[in-house]
Amino acid sequence: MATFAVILPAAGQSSRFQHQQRKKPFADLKGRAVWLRSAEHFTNRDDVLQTIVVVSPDDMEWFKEKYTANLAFMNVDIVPGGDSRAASVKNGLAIVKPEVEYVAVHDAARPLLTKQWVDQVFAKAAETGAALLGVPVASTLKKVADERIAETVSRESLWEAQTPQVFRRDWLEAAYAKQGTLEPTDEAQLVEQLGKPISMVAGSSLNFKITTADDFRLAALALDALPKAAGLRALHPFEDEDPRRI
Ligand SMILES: Nc1ccn([C@@H]2O[C@H](COP(=O)(O)OP(=O)(O)OP(=O)(O)O)[C@@H](O)[C@H]2O)c(=O)n1
Ligand SMILES: C[C@](O)(CO)[C@H](O)COP(=O)(O)O
Repeated sequence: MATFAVILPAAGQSSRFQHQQRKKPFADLKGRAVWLRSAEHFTNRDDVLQTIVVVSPDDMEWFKEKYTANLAFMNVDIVPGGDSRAASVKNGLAIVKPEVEYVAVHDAARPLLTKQWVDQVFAKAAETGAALLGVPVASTLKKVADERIAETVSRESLWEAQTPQVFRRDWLEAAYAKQGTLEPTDEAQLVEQLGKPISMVAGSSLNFKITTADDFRLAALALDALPKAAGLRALHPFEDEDPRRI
């Protein structure tokens, strides 16, 4: 069985999230914090040997105090974040256990996953070395300058990258060694610099990232959609219902 560590970056400033008094990974999403809901998809998996949450140093003391029981019960490690996403993930990578073969990075701000989607992207990464979830771009894309359309960008072959993004550990470590001045917005961009094959696994628009207050409201509604699918799985455990087919 391939073994995985999961890094959950939760150390951003949530500057685009103007809705809650809390940063978005810590906002209460229908009874549980967003980061907890994201972590829960991994902490009970037999193939996940380690789960690491990355928290801003400014939030660290408060976070540890508030979530001591959760961190212990779920066996989640915690490291301080950095000034960029890449720095935060690198801090998590630095404590990955020696026996772990693959590293998955999943935005703490993406709580809406299903077991099937995680299974699929984990399996693809174990097969090819690297894989991530994504969805084809469905809308027309415009480049805008000074509030005016400058051009229409063809959406042909364009996909919106999501997470989990899953890599052979040695590939991700080699990618960071070659980071240079690149400030990537996702981990795949780093590994692309190695020229390694990275597979795109068709996911669902339900696995969206909570960035704004509207996303948070949508996530509360979408939660009700996902459990029904999960419920169907519970009723028919061998017919792994895929919400994309509802
Ligand atoms: N220095 C950083 C920046 C981002 N992230 C994490 O990366 C994920 C995706 O980043 P994003 O959605 O941009 O979160 P924020 O950076 O907090 O959002 P904003 O850009 O609105 O401040 C989030 O879980 C965020 O906490 C991180 O761990 N460390
Ligand atoms: C990793 C990611 O979710 C892929 O779309 C996205 O790049 C994260 O961006 P953020 O600015 O760190 O939210």
